[in-house]
Amino acid sequence: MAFRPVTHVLFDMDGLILNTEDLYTVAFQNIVSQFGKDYTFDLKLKLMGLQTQETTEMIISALDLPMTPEQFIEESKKQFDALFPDAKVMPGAKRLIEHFHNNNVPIGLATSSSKESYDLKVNKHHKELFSLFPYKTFGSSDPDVKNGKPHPDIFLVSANRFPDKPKPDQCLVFEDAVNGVLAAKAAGMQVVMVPDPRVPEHLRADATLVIDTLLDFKPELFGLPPFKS
Ligand SMILES: O=c1[nH]cc([C@@H]2O[C@H](COP(=O)(O)O)[C@@H](O)[C@H]2O)c(=O)[nH]1
Ligand SMILES: [Mg+2]
Repeated sequence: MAFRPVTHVLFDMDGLILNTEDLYTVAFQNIVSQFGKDYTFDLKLKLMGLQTQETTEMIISALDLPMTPEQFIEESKKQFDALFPDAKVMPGAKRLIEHFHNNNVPIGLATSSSKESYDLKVNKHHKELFSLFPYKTFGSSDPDVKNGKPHPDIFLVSANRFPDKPKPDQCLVFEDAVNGVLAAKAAGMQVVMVPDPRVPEHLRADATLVIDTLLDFKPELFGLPPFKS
């Protein structure tokens, strides 16, 4: 497969830069365990990358939980408050973000999380790393993002926040989620997928490139400055 050179890079956050996908699994399992239910990976696959309201409604209906969306969100908040501040950086994320920053490659954050959720995940331990993103889009709380992933809105809005407004084919997206890969593709962008190892092969097919961790990424494949060592 031929890769096309790009000039701008957009990063997803949850499960890509931070290990918060593992923390969502713990949080939601803790809630549904009260009712003897399982937050299966199959269900999680469908929700990853969607906006908060959508994920809430899908979990309640898929697991037939005796809770209102408001109750589920309230319980989630308690779980998130306990878990998210200790989120860890995924392998290779810091190295790659710093590499782009040091080589003047414009980077943006395109997360489906709300600003509130971002603050909980980032402010305690990762402020410095995320300060390297001058442009950030929070899909669950940004009025410009009408439809969540797998719709293309978040990536188109994010690309437009760069002052020189790159075209979609000048942008490269990094994503862990199937819905995120579909969103990037729908936006007309190339997308590097760094999936959870449990994501089945057929759901990786839309990615331009699939790698195990960000440590494996070679920027020169997309016309970006290579690592020196
Ligand atoms: O197990 C889950 N993972 C992820 C999500 C959703 O996915 C978003 C993370 O998306 P992204 O990777 O685009 O930041 C979260 O804000 C949340 O709404 C979820 O509900 N449940
Ligand atoms: Mg993600």
